[in-house]
Amino acid sequence: MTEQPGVVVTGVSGRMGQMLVREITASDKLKLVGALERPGHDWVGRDVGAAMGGTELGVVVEDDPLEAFARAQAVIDFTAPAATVVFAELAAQARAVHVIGTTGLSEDDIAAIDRAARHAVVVRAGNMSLGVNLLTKLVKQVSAALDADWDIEIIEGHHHHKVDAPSGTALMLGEAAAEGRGVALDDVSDRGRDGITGARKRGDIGFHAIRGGDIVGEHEVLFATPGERIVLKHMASDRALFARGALKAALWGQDQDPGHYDMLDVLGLN
Ligand SMILES: NC(=O)c1ccc[n+]([C@@H]2O[C@H](COP(=O)([O-])OP(=O)(O)OC[C@H]3O[C@@H](n4cnc5c(N)ncnc54)[C@H](O)[C@@H]3O)[C@@H](O)[C@H]2O)c1
Ligand SMILES: O=C(O)C1=N[C@H](C(=O)O)CCC1
Repeated sequence: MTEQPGVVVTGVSGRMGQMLVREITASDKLKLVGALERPGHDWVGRDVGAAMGGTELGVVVEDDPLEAFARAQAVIDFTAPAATVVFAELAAQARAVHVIGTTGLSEDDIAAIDRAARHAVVVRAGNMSLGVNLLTKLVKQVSAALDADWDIEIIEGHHHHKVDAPSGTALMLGEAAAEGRGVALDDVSDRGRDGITGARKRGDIGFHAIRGGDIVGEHEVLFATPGERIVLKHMASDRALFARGALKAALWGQDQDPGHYDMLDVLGLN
């Protein structure tokens, strides 16, 4: 592994982008070698530390991913689907590990990322925390132990700026529940009921999204049958835990063969 792999953070002015810069500059295992924002953003051309309201870090925010990725061993990317698909191809060309936290990706987006992962390491997860990834294992186990007499509902809550629903985490938990039950999530997913919906269909997995204030991320998986309920819940109160997971993935990826990995691989939970 290169000593202190160099990282480019994309979407650097965003909630996660700034958190990543703080975690990387506090780390003795990785170093910040680039900070990227979209063309036209008023941070472009400024030192990223100063733009964040702190001391200068000697890294100027830029808007050309090709140039930035050429000096990176890892790209940590929490932006938006359209940007992430472009970054996947460019990171693969630069043979940089691409850590993707972006959610709301379509099937086509994921297929494009799969193509990039033939040439380089990609680690992608809708949630980078240890707690949520462990929860997916528990959900799969509980779901496998119960039959469809138990209704499964996934309730998630996030801050009022979030643009996608269900959250990436809710979809990970839904996939885990469906896998445990031996069904395809697409066949049983029931999202956001409204109006005269009819009675609940046996075997469906329901999704519900709350958006409000500054909720960092809360996820609840409810297993309900007449007479009893099981609730498995995760509450995040600090975005730093997502950033720390991403840093761990960037380091882990340095020693892997090309491929599309997730946080269960990174955490050794697969
Ligand atoms: N996987 C996880 O653990 C996890 C945790 C938190 C957030 N997220 C996801 O990360 C993404 C970002 O979340 P956020 O709260 O930081 O959002 P945000 O809106 O605060 O930040 C996104 C940033 O990306 C930038 N951006 C968009 N297009 C770009 C481009 N083409 N080039 C460079 N920069 C570009 C925006 O300007 C913005 O600064 C969302 O999809 C969110 O769901 C994932
Ligand atoms: O703030 C967000 O946006 C988050 N997105 C991820 C998701 O969609 O699950 C993880 C939690 C925070």
